[in-house]
Amino acid sequence: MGALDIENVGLRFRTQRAGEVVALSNLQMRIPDKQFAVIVGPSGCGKSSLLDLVAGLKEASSGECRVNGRTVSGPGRDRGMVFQNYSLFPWLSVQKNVEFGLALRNVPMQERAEQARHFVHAVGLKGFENAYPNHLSGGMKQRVAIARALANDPEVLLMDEPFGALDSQTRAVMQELLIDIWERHQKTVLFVTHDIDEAVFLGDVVYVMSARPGRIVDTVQVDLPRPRHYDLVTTPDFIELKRRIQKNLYHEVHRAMAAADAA
Ligand SMILES: Nc1ncnc2c1ncn2[C@@H]1O[C@H](COP(=O)(O)OP(=O)(O)OP(=O)(O)O)[C@@H](O)[C@H]1O
Repeated sequence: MGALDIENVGLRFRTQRAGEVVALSNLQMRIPDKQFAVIVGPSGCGKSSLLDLVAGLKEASSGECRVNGRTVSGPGRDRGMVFQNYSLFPWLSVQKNVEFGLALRNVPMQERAEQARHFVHAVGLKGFENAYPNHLSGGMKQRVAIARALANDPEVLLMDEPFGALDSQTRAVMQELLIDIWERHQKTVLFVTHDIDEAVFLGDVVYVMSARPGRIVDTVQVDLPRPRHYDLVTTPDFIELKRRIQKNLYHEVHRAMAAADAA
């Protein structure tokens, strides 16, 4: 049993234009406890759909997802999600955004304020507790989203291109921050990205998905030493892993484009 088991998962949609769309087919993954797993794949291969299934926001057409042996049947606080578009509440301060999930669970006011403050500081936002999201940069908003997810103490953190909208310098800073937080809090992470450097830099393992219907075409173990810092990206071992992923991904992107042309 893994912390996260994706067992023969299939996902189909009915659409008016294209009839039945098979997004995922017989997907099989076993992610051990506290592993940092990354998924890369061509656009439209079903990466976001997979995260939605694990989050309980979509229902599988076949197979099932399990979190520490429990079958997913809807959203739950054992899974925290961080999206690309921040999804913060604009009318709440940083502190209140991070407190939100704790308030829903009726955690007493003082305790939730302390816990939220702890995570706001952990993501480097000390002094911004009373700021509102529209006064924050993209990187800062994403720090709040990470703090909010962690404050609920999930068993699994699901991250859907969380740094996709950030400029490259902010992105590098956020990757180092995430690695640091992950090393301290030891969560199981399932992280989706288009960026191969990001995948290798962050992951213990990188899954390469095929063009739709999405399945795993390569599983790349990333045995690079931790703690990781950004100078790692120029080392021969890093470049070799990147080359392997790039080769498979390139092939799948071409397949996806050929399928789109034929449709
Ligand atoms: N509600 C829906 N109805 C019909 N088709 C859908 C629906 N949601 C997703 N799809 C289709 O399922 C496939 C997988 O979509 P998904 O968004 O999961 O892919 P993705 O790999 O995350 O894409 P991207 O990398 O571009 O974000 C796509 O072909 C998409 O068009």
